[in-house]
Amino acid sequence: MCHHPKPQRRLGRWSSSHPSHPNRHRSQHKLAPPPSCRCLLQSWLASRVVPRRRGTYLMPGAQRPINEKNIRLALTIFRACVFDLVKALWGLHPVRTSLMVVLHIIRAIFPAFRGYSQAMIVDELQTLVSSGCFSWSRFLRLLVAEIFRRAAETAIDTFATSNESIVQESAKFYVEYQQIAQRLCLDIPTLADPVIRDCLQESDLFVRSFNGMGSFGLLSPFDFIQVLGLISELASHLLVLLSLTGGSTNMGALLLSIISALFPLFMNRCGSTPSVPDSNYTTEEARTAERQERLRNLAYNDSHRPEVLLFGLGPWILQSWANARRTMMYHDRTSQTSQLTLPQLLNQINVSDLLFALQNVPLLLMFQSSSASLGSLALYRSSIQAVVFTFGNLLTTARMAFQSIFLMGAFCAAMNIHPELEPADEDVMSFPRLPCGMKMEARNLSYTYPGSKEAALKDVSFSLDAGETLAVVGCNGSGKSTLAKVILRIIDFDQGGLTVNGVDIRRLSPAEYHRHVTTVFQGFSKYNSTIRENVGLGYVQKLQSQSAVSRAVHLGGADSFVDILPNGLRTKLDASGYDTMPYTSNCGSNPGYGAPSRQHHGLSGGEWQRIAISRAFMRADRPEVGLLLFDEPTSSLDGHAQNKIFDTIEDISRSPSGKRTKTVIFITHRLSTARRADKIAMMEQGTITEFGTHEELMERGGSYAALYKASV
Ligand SMILES: Nc1ncnc2c1ncn2[C@@H]1O[C@H](COP(=O)(O)OP(=O)(O)OP(=O)(O)O)[C@@H](O)[C@H]1O
Repeated sequence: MCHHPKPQRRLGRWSSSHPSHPNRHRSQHKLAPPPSCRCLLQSWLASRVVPRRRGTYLMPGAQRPINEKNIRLALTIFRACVFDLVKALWGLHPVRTSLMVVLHIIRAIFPAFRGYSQAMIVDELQTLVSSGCFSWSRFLRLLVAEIFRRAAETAIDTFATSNESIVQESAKFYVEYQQIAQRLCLDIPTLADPVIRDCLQESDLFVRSFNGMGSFGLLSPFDFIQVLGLISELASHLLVLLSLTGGSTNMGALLLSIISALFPLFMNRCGSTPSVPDSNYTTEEARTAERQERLRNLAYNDSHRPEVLLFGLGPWILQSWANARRTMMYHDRTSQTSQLTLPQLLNQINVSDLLFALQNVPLLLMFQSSSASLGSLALYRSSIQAVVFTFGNLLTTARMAFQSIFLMGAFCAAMNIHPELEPADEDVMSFPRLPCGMKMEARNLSYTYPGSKEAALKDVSFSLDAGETLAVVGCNGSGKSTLAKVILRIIDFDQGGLTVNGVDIRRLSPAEYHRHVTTVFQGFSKYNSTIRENVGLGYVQKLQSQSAVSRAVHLGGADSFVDILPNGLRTKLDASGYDTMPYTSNCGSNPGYGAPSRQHHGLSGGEWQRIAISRAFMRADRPEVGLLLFDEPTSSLDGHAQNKIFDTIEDISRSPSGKRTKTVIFITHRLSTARRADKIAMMEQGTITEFGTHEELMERGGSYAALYKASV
């Protein structure tokens, strides 16, 4: 089980607003969710509620107990989405899928046929041994029929398997595609919601279940066909048994026999504890299980290796993992032995064995009849065993199918999550581009991170004309990066307003707005990829253009080290920063060949920063880009390199005639750089306390002046 600190149900635009975010109600009126979606989401969430524990939910992927409440919820989910999903998947290959179902049912009755045909051969052999009236022609006919039956079975199996893999692969592609497409749409505030995270996690489990039966022990929608197949198999074995024991006189004995054969199965089912103990975990135990996993990851994950070695964390990790593991082992053991139920007791004293004799009653009756033969006796025994085995499989499969309805519900609910920052269709406005950069006006912006008590932004107000340069300065934790994220529409704000080129930023589609900005984040991304890709991703349309990437690399000052690398832009970078392999190894005289997967190169902090700046420069001079925002872009660069970068930014933000065409905002701790800006915003404790030119702020003699004097 997991504990959500505040169960929030704002799945995108569907739900009620977060209590600590008064402005979030703004999206409520926009689009009423289809009732089936709302009902689907509520049912999925309700299936995870742990009874009598407010705010506690089952861990994502945990088994839902089969009880009346969950059966009702499963039915609701089934009605809301399963039919549509199966229809969509069926539509990918209607003929092949129909064929798959038919073949599945046909293949399910093969074992019964097999048993019957083999019994007939045994009977013929028995006739050969016991009496003289043996017919070679009949025996050969049976043998040839058996060979044909087997050949046909193999041919059908081969065709069915290849047909099934085509259907499954397309279905897997379909759901994976949907899932990735949806995932890429979701913004950070949406993904911060714990309910959405759990929903996506269960949805992911569902998608992975398409890897086949062996993957996670889950069922994909097509595997519901398994249930049909097992029912047919069971029916075929029962028919064989009926035909063997024949006549209503033996019916009672047959029923008795089947019940006694199935009795151990029932005992096992009733007496056993669930195979997945997650659903029994208390919050504390769930935390311990999570801690155990985290420590295990710490031991295995190479990216932590340097610190693990340096700080000598090995023994601590091992000890802590062992403690967590022991706690979990103790829990698993006690949960298995704590309650000895009657079925468990009966199971343990093996009552079922005592009933074994009952299975043979029809055999005795058959012996008395003239129809008894060696083949029919062997067929009887194998059919009884097949009934038990198939029935057991059917129970397991039905249980898995029951669980998979909830995962399917999570998938369908996840596909309907609306990104929180995306405006409603009727509110959305197109971005009004200005030729001289981006005009911006913030009024009383406030923002508190989810789960935080203290606001990161409080009443932030400023205005910036198109083409102006703004430096944001202030101490650590004063809210500079948070303000940058709000301006970049990575996160929303709770109160206040922000207009861009005169339009409320909330009415702009984030994807559309992002086409008009470029940035270097404080914690920029480092990709385990080539330099070309690391830079080119700044403007994917030009990723393949050698000249565009080279130009950006030059503007970012990264050419100084890229040019001397043996593979230049094709050099594969190692983002972890320590696992560097020398270029000379495996390459010989031709660095283009050898073992490419081991050719990766580490970079210094400053070099990585130049790569990130180059990435931002990939699109910085595009005419549609009106805002360049840099969050401490040169923190790892030396003074000379830093000045060069700011000169480049200055050049890019002007047209050839010298007219400003871009607005520039940069966050910096170097006040000597800040003074280059047209305006400076001094941030303290989440708010802008001073705003003006360097000269104005120095004259004022406030916090900025004090900081400036201290820094120079
Ligand atoms: N993801 C987050 N969740 C909760 N609180 C956060 C998060 N990110 C930042 N904060 C908090 O918000 C406040 C402002 O952080 P922010 O990163 O904006 O500061 P900053 O001025 O950029 O600092 P620095 O100069 O160190 O980069 C800090 O108190 C910080 O602890």
